[in-house]
Amino acid sequence: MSELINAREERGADISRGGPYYGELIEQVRGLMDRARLVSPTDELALDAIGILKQLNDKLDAAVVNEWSTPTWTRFDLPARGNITLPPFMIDHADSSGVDARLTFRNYHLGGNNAAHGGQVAVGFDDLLGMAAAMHAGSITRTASLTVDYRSVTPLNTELKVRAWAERQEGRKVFVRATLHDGDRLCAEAHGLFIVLKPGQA
Ligand SMILES: CCCCCCCCCCCCCCCC(=O)SCCNC(=O)CCNC(=O)[C@H](O)C(C)(C)COP(=O)(O)OP(=O)(O)OC[C@H]1O[C@@H](n2cnc3c(N)ncnc32)[C@H](O)[C@@H]1OP(=O)(O)O
Repeated sequence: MSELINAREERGADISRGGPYYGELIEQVRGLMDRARLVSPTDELALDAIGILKQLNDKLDAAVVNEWSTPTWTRFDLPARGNITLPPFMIDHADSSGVDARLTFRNYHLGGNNAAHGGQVAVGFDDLLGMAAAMHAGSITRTASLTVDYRSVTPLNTELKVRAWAERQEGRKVFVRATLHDGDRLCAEAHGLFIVLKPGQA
């Protein structure tokens, strides 16, 4: 984790971006998303919520910045860097040999039958494989190919373990693998190809 923060700080990353309440703000938004996934509101509740959310969105509009200025590039101290589009994970260890993380799919990530949506599992793998590739290559990479094998059901609201690592690098090509476990049980595994971007590559 500290190696990850150091690697980012060397590139000017600032873990105070967004301020001391940013993590709790994102947690409240995640709580909203969890409820929105399962709520079946009365008309009165729906109208009430719409009014509150409209007001809130108007307030937040005043603080919207471009993608490179958001805290989600730099907040390695927060679950999933505070990025609400990712399932929340905490990094336990990250260096050139690989990334170990604890990840929890929540109600928002429901596919069906109390299990995580397969696409959400792929989202988690994509980010953590990208991190493993970047730590290995010492440079930001982009997903060229990602394959996920779903081995058993992935539960919600359970802390799961992810291990992601680079198997080898050939020039700009970083070949990566990852596993997702619930205790000893393998839920899913992935392999992918990430490409180191050329300077200035769009
Ligand atoms: C720094 C330290 C701290 C870091 C701490 C950072 C932490 C922060 C973590 C954030 C983690 C975010 C992780 C999410 C990452 C996304 O989700 S990225 C978004 C999804 N991906 C995309 O949109 C990619 C779209 N595709 C492209 O942009 C381009 O096709 C690519 C992937 C950049 C490659 O294009 P290119 O640069 O022109 O390279 P190209 O010459 O085509 O290919 C290079 C080589 O790869 C091969 N290749 C390319 N694509 C494929 C393929 N699909 N299958 C097989 N081979 C392929 C080519 O054949 C070629 O092989 P060689 O001829 O060299 O042997």
